[in-house]
Amino acid sequence: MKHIVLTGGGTAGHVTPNIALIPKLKEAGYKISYIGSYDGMERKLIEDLGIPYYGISSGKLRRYFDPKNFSDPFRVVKGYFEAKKLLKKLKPNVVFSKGGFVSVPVVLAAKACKVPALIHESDMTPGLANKLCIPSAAKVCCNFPETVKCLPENKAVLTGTPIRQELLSGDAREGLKFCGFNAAKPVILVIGGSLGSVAVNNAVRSILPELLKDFQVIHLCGKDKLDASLNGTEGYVQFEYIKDELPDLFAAADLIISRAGANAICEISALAKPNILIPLSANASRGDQILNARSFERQGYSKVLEEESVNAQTLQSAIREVYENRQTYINAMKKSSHTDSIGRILSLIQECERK
Ligand SMILES: CC(=O)N[C@H]1[C@@H](OP(=O)(O)OP(=O)(O)OC[C@H]2O[C@@H](n3ccc(=O)[nH]c3=O)[C@H](O)[C@@H]2O)O[C@H](CO)[C@@H](O)[C@@H]1O
Repeated sequence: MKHIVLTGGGTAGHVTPNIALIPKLKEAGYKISYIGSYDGMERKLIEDLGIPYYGISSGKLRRYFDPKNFSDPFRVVKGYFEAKKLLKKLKPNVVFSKGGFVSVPVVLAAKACKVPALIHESDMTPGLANKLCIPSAAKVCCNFPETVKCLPENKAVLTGTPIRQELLSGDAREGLKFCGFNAAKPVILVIGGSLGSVAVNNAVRSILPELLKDFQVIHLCGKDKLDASLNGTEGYVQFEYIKDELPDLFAAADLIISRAGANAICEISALAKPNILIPLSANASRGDQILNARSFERQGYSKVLEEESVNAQTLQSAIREVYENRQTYINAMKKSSHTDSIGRILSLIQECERK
């Protein structure tokens, strides 16, 4: 039986594409194992699926000063030796990495153990973790056509991003029922990225009384970001993170307000949901979400509000504009061509794996 090791973690965006691949990998007869960090959010997401999970030591590699910069390199080195030991034991034919810092020692260890590794970059420009992995990777899959030119020619493959297929078959009525909503008012779904976003949460909550006159609001606000004072507000529900019901909530949504993480925006456009993107500011990141969002805006899929310009007034007028012109946005998204990302990646895996 062929054996694949999946890796990736830190935020859900480095895990959900792996989850999207799992049904097809099983169908193709693969035994699947996962290497992630000891205590990252990937652990529960993967263990809940019954996939054997192996934790390794992991640290963040930063380009800015932080006291942890002194201890984290040691954790990464420890993780490398742990990953090497695991790969020798598991003897996989291939490794597939969705990125995030925990994936760096795994991909480097795969190279040392002569196991071909494929890596996937969802953002327009490669992040630091993937940059470190590129020299050790057999192939680099990417999501945006613009990314190909940043990658070695013999390694770059435009595959798109694998999307969990169950997201495409949600039931709007079930979504409304789950939230205790009715069909009288349209629904806004707010997604602040897999960890939530204080900026998005505050902006939405600041205009809530106004919003609730015309809409019902489902708010995925992130871990530890619930606002107890809003419990019981008619037409408003908040959740830290939603797993099983996400397809139904997506189906129930008439408009989505979201961070511009690569996975969330690919899911939103595949579902052709009118949306407002509030990308993570360049002050808090390398600015990848801004590039993701602007690319979607250029294609007519999204309205973009930069974090610095979000306030009650700009958000309200963006909601009004997108809702009024929703059909134009829907048409643009429906026209876009969708690659069969899961099938494309599966055939690349089969091409590269150790026979
Ligand atoms: C802060 C940060 O580092 N963000 C990065 C992170 O985003 P992050 O992981 O936050 O966001 P993404 O949008 O890429 O992915 C989030 C995933 O979580 C899922 N989801 C979210 C909320 C919820 O309640 N339930 C749920 O299942 C979404 O459907 C999606 O599949 O990785 C992305 C992909 O490399 C990057 O583009 C982002 O810049």
